[in-house]
Amino acid sequence: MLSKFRQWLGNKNQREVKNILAHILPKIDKYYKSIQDTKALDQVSVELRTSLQEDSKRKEALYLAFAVVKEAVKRALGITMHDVQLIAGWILCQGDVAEMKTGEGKTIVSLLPAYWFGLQNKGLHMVNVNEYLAKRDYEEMSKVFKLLGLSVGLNLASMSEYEKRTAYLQDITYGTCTEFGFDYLRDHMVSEAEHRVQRALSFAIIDEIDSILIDEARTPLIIAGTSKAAPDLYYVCARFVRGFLEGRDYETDRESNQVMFTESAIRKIEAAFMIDNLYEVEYTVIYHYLLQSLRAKVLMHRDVDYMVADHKVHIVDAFTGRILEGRQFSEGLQQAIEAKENVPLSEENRTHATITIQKVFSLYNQIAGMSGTIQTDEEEMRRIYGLEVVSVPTHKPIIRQDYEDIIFLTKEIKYDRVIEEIRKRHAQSQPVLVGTTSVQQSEDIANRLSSLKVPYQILNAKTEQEEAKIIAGAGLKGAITIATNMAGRGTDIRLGEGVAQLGGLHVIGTERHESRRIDNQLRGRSGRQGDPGSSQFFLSLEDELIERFAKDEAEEFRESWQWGQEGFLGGKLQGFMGTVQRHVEQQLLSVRSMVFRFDTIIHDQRQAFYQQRNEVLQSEEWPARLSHSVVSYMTAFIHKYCPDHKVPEEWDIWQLKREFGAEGPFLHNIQDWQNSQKIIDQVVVEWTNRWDAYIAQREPSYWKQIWRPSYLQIIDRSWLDHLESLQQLKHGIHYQAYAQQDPVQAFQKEAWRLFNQMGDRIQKIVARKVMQELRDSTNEPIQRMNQVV
Ligand SMILES: Nc1ncnc2c1ncn2[C@@H]1O[C@H](COP(=O)(O)OP(=O)(O)OP(=O)(O)O)[C@@H](O)[C@H]1O
Repeated sequence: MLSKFRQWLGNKNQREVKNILAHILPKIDKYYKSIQDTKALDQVSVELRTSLQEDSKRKEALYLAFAVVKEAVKRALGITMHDVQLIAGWILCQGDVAEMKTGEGKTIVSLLPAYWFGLQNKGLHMVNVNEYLAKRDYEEMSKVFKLLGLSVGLNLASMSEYEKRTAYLQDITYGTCTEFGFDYLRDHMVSEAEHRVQRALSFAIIDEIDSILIDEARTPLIIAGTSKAAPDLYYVCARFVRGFLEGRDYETDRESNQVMFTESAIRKIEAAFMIDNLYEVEYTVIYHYLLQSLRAKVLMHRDVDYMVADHKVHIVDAFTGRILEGRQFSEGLQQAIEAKENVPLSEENRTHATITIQKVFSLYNQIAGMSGTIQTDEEEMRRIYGLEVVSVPTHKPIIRQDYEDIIFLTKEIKYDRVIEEIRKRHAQSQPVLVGTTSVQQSEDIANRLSSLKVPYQILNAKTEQEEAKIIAGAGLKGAITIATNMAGRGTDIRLGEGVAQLGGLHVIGTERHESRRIDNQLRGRSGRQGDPGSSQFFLSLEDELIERFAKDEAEEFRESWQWGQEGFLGGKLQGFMGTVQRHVEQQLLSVRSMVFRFDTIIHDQRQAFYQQRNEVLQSEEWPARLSHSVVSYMTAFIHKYCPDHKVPEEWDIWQLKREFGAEGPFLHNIQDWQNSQKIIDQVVVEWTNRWDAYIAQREPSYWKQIWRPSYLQIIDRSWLDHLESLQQLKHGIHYQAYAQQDPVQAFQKEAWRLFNQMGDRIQKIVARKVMQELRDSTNEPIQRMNQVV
């Protein structure tokens, strides 16, 4: 059944491509021929902007737009776009995902939808995975947009508010997914609407969409505020766990990446910190600090998970090999690592705003994306994001030779063989790219080569500054480039003179990644645009993936096979490696689905909150808004203590007066305690009279100057508290699974209850503040509760 379905999908995919080829491309071509003599392509853009306004002309306008871009690319870059590139561009304009094999020229393809959406005066965001690529594409592609008369901007993390706003005002804005997301969050934290930098989010073209929507999905963007960590305690805890031993003091669950103290360690801690029971609530903080220190010691590895530079700890992203700029490990883990590394502690972050990358892109009216490696996750794209994936055939057949994996018994033997292979290829002057999974691993290989006096260049998070130079040299004769995943996606290694004759670039993978897509990205640095090239993975039974997820199974292979210094090629072992990798992919998928489901609930709340906040920011109706808060506050109390479903004799009037406290005067004149609506009416009249008198004394500017900032402060603080409650709720909710409850449903119910509570709390604080102000201004003697009763 399933295979039939796949077949149908396959056919549908082919049908779509054939349809574009047969019916769309000829029309584009007609326009293409007709504009050959047109000098000013920017003039065509002006006309297109107008035709776009009329629905009846849009289709033809789109054909013309493609033709114009094709011509501009030829004039500006000297490149003639292939038909398959036009097909991919067409797919993107429909809001789908185009899968084009690595090296097929997606950067140029993206110009087609960028131009089309850019003409629509709403702003298009070209989303890259990192700033290096954003900057590279911006610089290179600006030449084309200039000819076309479209404005282009670049949005970088280091830019000022003014520079960013200018970048966002252009027809097309290049930038990274994280920065677009951070700007969105920051725009919802401003105290003046003029400080916002983005326009309404309209269109986004996402390059490497699998990296952005799938790999990035695990770490949300967090804007953190500053609250000083307790430095001493972190240092004490770091020192304390330093001597802890696995088995004796702690246990590790490698698969889920968790650590826990043993009972004997707990007793040690209790004795050292002189406490009776570490599990008591009052010791939660110590327990948390200790656990984070233990995680820092056991699970977080220098030059793998993080790097230390300039006395700071930087996160290294496993998927891209790059430093995650501006991000920190959360919940005190950052400080625990800093204490372990003995560098100054950064300020502990209190989440001020957070969003996941997936949700950032759900805010756009239309998105489209492309990748060389998305087919394996087609189902996820459709189910979670509602995006269809269409595979585009290659321009020329891929002739890269992907050799079978070689699997060795130990890492040591594997690395020996990797070095041998590098030297063998190097002796023939063939350029080699060695892919590693961490900075540490890249340095290990580099050291081995150094000791053999073999020249190489190294690309990892430490040499990021020289990235462009290293890449430019990586395809030259005799080049050896050792790289982390930084030389994965997007990196365009061009072959030097005579390299094609030597077999092109040879890629060596030294470990399988957590997903096949990342492996394929690495292979895809070679064999681009029909070039020759080859790739091979060298693996061992001691590799990280095996150690973490398949230790027992690997043991069987270790014992029952005849291992020597030579490895085994492909076969059953390669199958085993593949199975482990798919198992990991599945596990990651279920984590993502869970994160996504939780996040959808938080996202709905964030949207509701941001909408309210925007209203506050732009409000001109301050007196009415404030008065409304007071009236709602009072009404809620009256309903609470004088509910309609009870007879007046049962009403708790005493408690009502008590709750009103200082506001007693509003209830003072009420004689008839029989009808709650009448009570409300009377209170409202009383309030309105006094409020009107108060308003009359104030200048119109008073409200915006005094009330807006206080109001914003109140709602922002409440939101912050709410975010923290949600965080705690999420931690706690997993236990619900034991009680046979769906944790997400339980979370949803409770999260909305908390959200409503936040609304009530805001109203209460505002109402009280308003009433207080009114009292202060009239200098009325405060009526004490007992005077009222
Ligand atoms: N139509 C074309 N004719 C000739 N060269 C082209 C054409 N289109 C793109 N190129 C070149 O092909 C190379 C690869 O392009 P690009 O880096 O955009 O590929 P990609 O599909 O984005 O690869 P990856 O999947 O690795 O990111 C570049 O050097 C580019 O200039």
